[in-house]
Amino acid sequence: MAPMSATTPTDAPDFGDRQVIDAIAAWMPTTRWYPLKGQVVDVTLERAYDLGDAAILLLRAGETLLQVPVAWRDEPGSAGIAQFGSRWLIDACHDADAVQAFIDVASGNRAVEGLSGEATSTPEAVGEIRVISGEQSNTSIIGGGEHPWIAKVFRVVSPGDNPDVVVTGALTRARCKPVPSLLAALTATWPAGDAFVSGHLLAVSSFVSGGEDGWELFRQHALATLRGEQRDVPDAAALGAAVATVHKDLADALGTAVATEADTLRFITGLEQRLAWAREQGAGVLSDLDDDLSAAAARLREIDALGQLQQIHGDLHLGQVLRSADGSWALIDFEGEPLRPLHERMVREPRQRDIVGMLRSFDYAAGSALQQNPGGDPTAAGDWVAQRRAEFLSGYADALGPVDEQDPVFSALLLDKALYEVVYELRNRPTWVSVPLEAVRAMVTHPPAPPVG
Ligand SMILES: Nc1ncnc2c1ncn2[C@@H]1O[C@H](COP(=O)(O)OP(=O)(O)O)[C@@H](O)[C@H]1O
Ligand SMILES: O=P(O)(O)O[C@H]1O[C@H](CO)[C@@H](O[C@H]2O[C@H](CO)[C@@H](O)[C@H](O)[C@H]2O)[C@H](O)[C@H]1O
Repeated sequence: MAPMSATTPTDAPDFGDRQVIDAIAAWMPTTRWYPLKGQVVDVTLERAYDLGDAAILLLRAGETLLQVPVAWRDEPGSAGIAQFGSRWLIDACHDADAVQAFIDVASGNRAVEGLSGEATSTPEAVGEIRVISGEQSNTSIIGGGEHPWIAKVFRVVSPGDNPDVVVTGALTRARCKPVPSLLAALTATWPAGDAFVSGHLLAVSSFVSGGEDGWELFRQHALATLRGEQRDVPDAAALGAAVATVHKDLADALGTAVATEADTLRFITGLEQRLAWAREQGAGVLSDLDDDLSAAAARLREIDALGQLQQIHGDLHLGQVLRSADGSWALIDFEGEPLRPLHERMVREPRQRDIVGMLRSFDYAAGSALQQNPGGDPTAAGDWVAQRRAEFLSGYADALGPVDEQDPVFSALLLDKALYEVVYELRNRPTWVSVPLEAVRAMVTHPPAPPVG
């Protein structure tokens, strides 16, 4: 453990003190981002990065390394974790002074042992901050003045490159229009056995002011349709074109490769493992589909060629797109699926993985609208999904070429995504599980016809 600075207030315990760690361990499961809800794990301090009256703590919770920025303050504000004597231990993501300190280090304007920053341009001074506290796996803080930025605090930290930094950085250098620029990033180094490892803690990007959440736009439209109300339909074709542009820029910036036989085999094995993982993790809701899932697993072996591979977004859904004030679509959050190990998220993949992510999301928007409006007509919901799907695919095709929905790779990825979602929902929002579960049921009980010839 790193020694704490002499500026730690004398009437507060050290950041690394066991009672501080215990208080944080008790608080974490109450947060949305905590990934180990319901699990009993030991929480220990791996490393503390000292910024005076604030610190970034890396806590080992079971197998997972979590980032928890904290600070000592006289008042808890809305971010109190625990009181120790006259001092409050707070969640530093909600404290402008602490956030400024983190930004200073990320911008290379302040040196802290074990931390390093890289900036393409210095983010504006923090000013008043706003913390996004919705359905997020990380914590995002909005700051800055005329040129606002958003700083994403990665809650799960792993050694290696976080694609949200590396991929967004490459797209920024390539001047990719549909992706907000990366301004700065923060990296930490910590001991692991006899060596030291590094991983990203924070990414600061330009903020899309007035951006409207794609998920809400489409979900509200689905809801209006079910209620027979008129509402402007968001432009799914333009969204398809934006995704195609990003795919093209990713290919240009980070390269492509035609899949070898070994790549194809690795891909199939990966899908088989994920299917087995989902069946195990989701046994409670998937067991009545046992035979159908076994048949689906067998069909994976029908995949004979993957085609071209490249870096993709990796977790594309409507919650990852914003409609800017000028009507154009912006893609955010290149971190990949939070339940997937970091080293798997930087491997080249078929572009179809992103496409099916978006198609699944249209299904979710209609599923969520039906949940909110249980009297709604499921056929109308199905038609709504089919229309958005067709528009999206035609916009994508116009920009980058057609998508073959009969391709076994496409069907396999669609099922893979829905199974991932079943596990995601069981862990995070159990009342939503029926949305992906019904999609899995439809896919495996009405599988695509085998390829001819
Ligand atoms: N560049 C941006 N401009 C405007 N809003 C953004 C930007 N990046 C993220 N957001 C907002 O922050 C939310 C969370 O960001 P995201 O990167 O998706 O985090 P997470 O990985 O935790 O889901 C998004 O849903 C969006 O509302
Ligand atoms: O945005 P994250 O990187 O945290 O992604 C995770 O959470 C998403 C939910 O917020 C989850 O997406 C699923 O729910 C969406 C509706 O809320 C829906 O539009 C997506 O299609 C569906 O997959 C995502 O899978 C998960 O990785």
